[in-house]
Amino acid sequence: MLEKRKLIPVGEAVKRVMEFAFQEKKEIVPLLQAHGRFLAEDIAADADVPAFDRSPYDGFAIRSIDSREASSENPVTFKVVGEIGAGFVFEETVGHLEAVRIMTGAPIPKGCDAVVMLELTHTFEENNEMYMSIKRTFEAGTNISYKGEDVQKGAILLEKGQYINPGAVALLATFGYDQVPVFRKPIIGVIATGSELLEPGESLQPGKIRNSNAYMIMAQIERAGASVQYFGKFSDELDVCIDVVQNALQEVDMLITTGGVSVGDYDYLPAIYEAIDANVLFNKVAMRPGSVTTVAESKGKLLFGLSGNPSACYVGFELFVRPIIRTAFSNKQPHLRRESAVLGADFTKANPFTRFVRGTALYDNGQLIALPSGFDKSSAVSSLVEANAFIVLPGGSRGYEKGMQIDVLLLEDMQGSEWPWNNFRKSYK
Ligand SMILES: Nc1nc2c(c(=O)[nH]1)N[C@H]1C(S)=C(S)[C@@H](COP(=O)(O)OP(=O)(O)OC[C@H]3O[C@@H](n4cnc5c(N)ncnc54)[C@H](O)[C@@H]3O)O[C@H]1N2
Ligand code: MOO
Ligand SMILES: [Mg+2]
Repeated sequence: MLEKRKLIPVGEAVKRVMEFAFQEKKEIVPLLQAHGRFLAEDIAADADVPAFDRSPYDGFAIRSIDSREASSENPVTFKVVGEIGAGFVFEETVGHLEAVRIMTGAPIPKGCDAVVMLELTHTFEENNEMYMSIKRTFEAGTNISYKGEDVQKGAILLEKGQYINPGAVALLATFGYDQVPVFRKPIIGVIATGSELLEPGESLQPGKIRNSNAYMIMAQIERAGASVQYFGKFSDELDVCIDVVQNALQEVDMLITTGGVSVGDYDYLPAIYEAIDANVLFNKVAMRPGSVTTVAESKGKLLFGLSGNPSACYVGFELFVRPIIRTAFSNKQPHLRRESAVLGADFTKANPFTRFVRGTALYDNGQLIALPSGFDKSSAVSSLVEANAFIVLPGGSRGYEKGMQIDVLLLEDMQGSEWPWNNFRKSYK
């Protein structure tokens, strides 16, 4: 018997999934492994940076008052009383008409309040003593990098839930975090279903195709920041699939299946959900591709039934799975980043469903342009390569024309959106 499905809008579907959002536990990783993870604690500065006044240039540290009379007609000469490289401290106090040769990064000697760049000085030796002369005055504070000018003690440097990029790694190192508190990565199980599937290493046979979805999803899981557990591909045999899904669920935090969610004779996911007594959150979404995307919940764990069609599978992951992963990291903007762009091609045929066209968003003369990235069918694989955005075309009775202002969701951005699902720009034509 054909199962009745209730169609719901995409935003509503995402909302239903997000009700099962959870936060991961914390774990400590070495700094070298922190890049790409999400911080599990706020990090505050326990000291000023720099921790001491220092020189931003190679040159001479002086007392600015001694330069007051200097001019090109009247050069002022200083006795060079020492030399100091980065990492060392000049212990004495510098006196009247004395200078210290100083290198970039070295602490300003006591008594000095300005640094003269080497290029602005004339140096010479007399009676085994070093001298330096200048032809202009220098204000107090010239070329001093002050203690705390970069970061002040007590400031919040990084927030819980923040993505650790190379800059964050630098800050963590600066403040002595050789071990970093990050959120544990949720483990996401992947199962591919379909009697037609061969693994990538196998030769093609009549009627068969290679399983691309499982590998694509595993890459998407890693891009989103989670860990993968691959259970393999399974033929469309109901009993086997029930066992596989049930056993896999024990081992993971969430489970993704691909294929078998539509109304075909061998589309067993609805029967599997029933057999394991899972609660189906939705099984029809007003979106293209991916209208058959089904999400269910069993004992608090989510089961994402993504479509077998590669583009639909890809879109389903980014809309529904990615934000759950990012929320597990306490990230405040877990959804895809939304931006407005100019549509770079015509979509004259109206569609009642909201379309997520795989596209390339790029700047052209300061304007974000969104171009479809190729063959635009649910079954397409080739157009996913160039896709860095979904072009969002809300459903309705009108098509879209090149030049219209539309919204895009960015796929390779780390900033994200808090909730992108309100008021997408519709066609006005
Ligand atoms: N009568 C109807 N037929 C279909 C409907 C419908 O509403 N009524 N929906 C269509 C839509 S929309 C989609 S999308 C697909 C969804 O299909 P399933 O999720 O059930 O997936 P399968 O039937 O297993 O496979 C669909 C397609 O994808 C290929 N596939 C499957 N797994 C993989 C994989 N791991 N790697 C690469 N390609 C895969 C498979 O060979 C099929 O070609 O249903 C429409 N039909
Ligand atoms: O779920 Mo299908 O991808 O809408 O084409
Ligand atoms: Mg099917």
